[in-house]
Amino acid sequence: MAVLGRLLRPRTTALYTIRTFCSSYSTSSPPSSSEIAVIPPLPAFGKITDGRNVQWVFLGCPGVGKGTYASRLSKLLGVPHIATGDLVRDELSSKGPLSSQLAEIVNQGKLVSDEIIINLLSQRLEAGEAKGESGFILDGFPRTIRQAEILEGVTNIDLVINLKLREEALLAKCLGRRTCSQCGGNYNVACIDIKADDGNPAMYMPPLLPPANCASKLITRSDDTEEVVKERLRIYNEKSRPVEEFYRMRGKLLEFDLPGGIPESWTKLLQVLNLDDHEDKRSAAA
Ligand SMILES: Nc1ncnc2c1ncn2[C@@H]1O[C@H](COP(=O)(O)OP(=O)(O)O)[C@@H](O)[C@H]1O
Repeated sequence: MAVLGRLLRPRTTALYTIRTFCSSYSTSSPPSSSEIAVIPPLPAFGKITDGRNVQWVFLGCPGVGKGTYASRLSKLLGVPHIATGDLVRDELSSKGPLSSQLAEIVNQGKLVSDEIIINLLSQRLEAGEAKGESGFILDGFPRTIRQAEILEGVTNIDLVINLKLREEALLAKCLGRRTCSQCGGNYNVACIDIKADDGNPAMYMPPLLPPANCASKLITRSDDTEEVVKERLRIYNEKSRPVEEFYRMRGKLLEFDLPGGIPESWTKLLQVLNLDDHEDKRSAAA
């Protein structure tokens, strides 16, 4: 983490920083297919063997639920959940010098430049480092091959969890997202009920409704409109899908098909990560 914060820190300008990274790291060739590792059974969590906390990444299409599961795991493992989408929205609401430029990009469903996003992430990591944070779960970064190469060049990512959900559920889930403007709680009013056909199993994801005191304060993200979500899905396929292959080639990708709603999916995710016992201990200690 210290290394990541320091190396990602802008020196004179963000462009200079990016140029330094790219010339240093992007020339390294990916491992050949014979070097592809199978993810070993994961060790007892909290700490990785060298004493540092986990450094994990969540990949997946808009609406798949990266924020939900990354946030739960971060609480379980005691590491910060860092979502670059949140960093962008914080910058937007700060009305700083970048905000009008960012608003235009985000509201069209496009990606912010690698330079800007790395700057925002560096600042967040440094602030966390100063508070003694160690490890992280990244959500929404990296989203391009260039971002992945830069990250790979400055730190060791232990595991990349690729969340997957059937295409027809993604749009509905994005359109159903709501946030309480007062407490910041995240909810989803969409009810996904896909009947079994074409060989796929049926899938049911109930809505995650807000408690009564949040119900009248719900807001929708300005980029969660049908047109913009479709564009974000298109851009994911074009720019971010190759990042899955980048990590698959390095033996770090764990594919996880969401089986249904949150309780069912969370239980299965913990089993796959070998963390089910960890949660039992947590709840017993609480
Ligand atoms: N790593 C990134 N690179 C470029 N742009 C990003 C990145 N992370 C977030 N953004 C910008 O912030 C917006 C919102 O991100 P996020 O909340 O992660 O959305 P999503 O629901 O599509 O996963 C994105 O559409 C994009 O404009």
